[in-house]
Amino acid sequence: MDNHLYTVAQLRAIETAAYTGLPAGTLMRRAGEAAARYALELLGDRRDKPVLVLAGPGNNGGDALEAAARLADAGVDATVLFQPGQREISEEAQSAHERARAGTVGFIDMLPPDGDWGLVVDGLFGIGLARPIEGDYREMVDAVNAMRCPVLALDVPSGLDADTGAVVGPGGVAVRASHTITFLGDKPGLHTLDGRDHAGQVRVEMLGVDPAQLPAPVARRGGAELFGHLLAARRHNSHKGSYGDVAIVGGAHGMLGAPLLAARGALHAGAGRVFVAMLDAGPGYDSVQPELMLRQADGFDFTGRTLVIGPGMGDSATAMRLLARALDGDSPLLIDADAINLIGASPDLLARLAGRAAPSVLTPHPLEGARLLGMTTSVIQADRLEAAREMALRTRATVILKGSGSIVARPDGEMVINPTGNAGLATAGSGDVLAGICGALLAQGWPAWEAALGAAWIHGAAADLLVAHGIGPIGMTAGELPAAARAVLNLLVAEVSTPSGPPRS
Ligand SMILES: NC(=O)C1=CN([C@@H]2O[C@H](COP(=O)(O)OP(=O)(O)OC[C@H]3O[C@@H](n4cnc5c(N)ncnc54)[C@H](O)[C@@H]3O)[C@@H](O)[C@H]2O)[C@@H](O)CC1
Ligand SMILES: [K+]
Repeated sequence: MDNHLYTVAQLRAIETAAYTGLPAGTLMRRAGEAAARYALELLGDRRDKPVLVLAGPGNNGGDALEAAARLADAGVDATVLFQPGQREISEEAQSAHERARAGTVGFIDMLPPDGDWGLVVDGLFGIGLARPIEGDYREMVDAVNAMRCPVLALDVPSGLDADTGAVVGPGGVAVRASHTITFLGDKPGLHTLDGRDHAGQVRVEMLGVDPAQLPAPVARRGGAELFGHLLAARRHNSHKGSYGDVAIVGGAHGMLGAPLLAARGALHAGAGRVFVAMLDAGPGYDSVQPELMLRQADGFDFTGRTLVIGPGMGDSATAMRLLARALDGDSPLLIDADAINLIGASPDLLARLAGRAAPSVLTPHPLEGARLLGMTTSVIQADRLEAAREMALRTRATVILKGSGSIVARPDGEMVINPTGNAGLATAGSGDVLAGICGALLAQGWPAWEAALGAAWIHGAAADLLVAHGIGPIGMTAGELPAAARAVLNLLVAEVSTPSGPPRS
């Protein structure tokens, strides 16, 4: 499946299985051919421009040498900077080296200061990277990152951990590619944490391996097809009661904006009625969104309502009491922000959450996730997939671990990396809007898993839509997201409602 993501350990097993029965060097040859094809595609009508190929000490370097030979065969002026290191290179890489030397490929020992390249091919390190990039290799990476031309990374941008998306450190560097062609299977590290910034656009090349032979993936890449079966056109004969009630519970003194943003998110994602149950006395109504019904949290009846609890809620005794009541009830629950912190600090609340039968979704950012697991943020970020899986396991809830490439995880270990969104979401209040959108989908009867997948995807796509219209990423505000999310949702519904078929990812 093209949305499957594999760990390095799995890829090594796939590679070993794939090699059985194939003449030596076949996979490297196929990788080099595919890379050269992609390079030619990226060059387009600039094929007269020289291409710089960086080849490192392992088989990633072998792929690069193969690609260089193919590019030269196609008439491209290909120049290789080959840095083999101390160890002997593999036989396959050696053959690729000989092939490149036999043709018209040019070889250089150091980068010229004034190179005017049409494309750089990064074949320094792939999944065999074992430590931070230093010395000459580091200089090469720094030089490539200072160039303005497109950069095609082979398998993985050199310096990036293919499992986690972290730049391998301490003090490491990684190539910032505009495009990555990745072999045998896609990798989670290309899609989360630093991965999106370094990998650019990712193409998967199976090298002739039958997808049916592949193992179960560690995670999948998100797409609208994962929740598309729940998108439905609205019936004419329906009313506000048909689309559920959402109540946002939060808004302690001085923090009233957060629940209002969540409420606007819920309203624009189609909830029938949206209440804001404030801990603070607060305003009587929201003048920007007078459709919202503002109430006092104390004494507010949770029955029959989907609850979004936590935005701006604080950590008072009242907040704790409301959270305990929500956890003990049977309303679908979206737990965000301060409510996550309270659960992280209380084994009793955690036990209540884990014991719930009704749908529960948690939306921690890395710091809230760290509090929940009793770890530091850097430990969470060092392996976001593992952290999200652990949170889902401990809470028995569906978890959206936010950040670049949000991870959606559920207690049985199923995980999806959300592909939408951009840096514009790194702004105060965007998480509140996500919570509101997810609450609205729960209120419309979506199961927790699909509601989480849908909310993460729609929220990110809303930000992408805003950027496409010049609104962000710089200066995008959370208050602009709800209307954009509404547009995305209606587009998705229109796509499934037309005869042309299911939504595209
Ligand atoms: N074996 C196969 O079946 C295939 C492998 N392929 C390519 O081979 C790559 C994996 O090859 P390798 O396992 O040789 O790994 P790499 O090519 O990623 O590099 C490993 C080599 O680099 C050295 N090294 C690791 N970190 C270093 C650092 N920071 N500084 C200096 N040297 C360092 C290691 O000692 C080793 O010699 C894949 O990413 C892919 O590009 C493809 O050709 C497809 C098929
Ligand atoms: K690489």
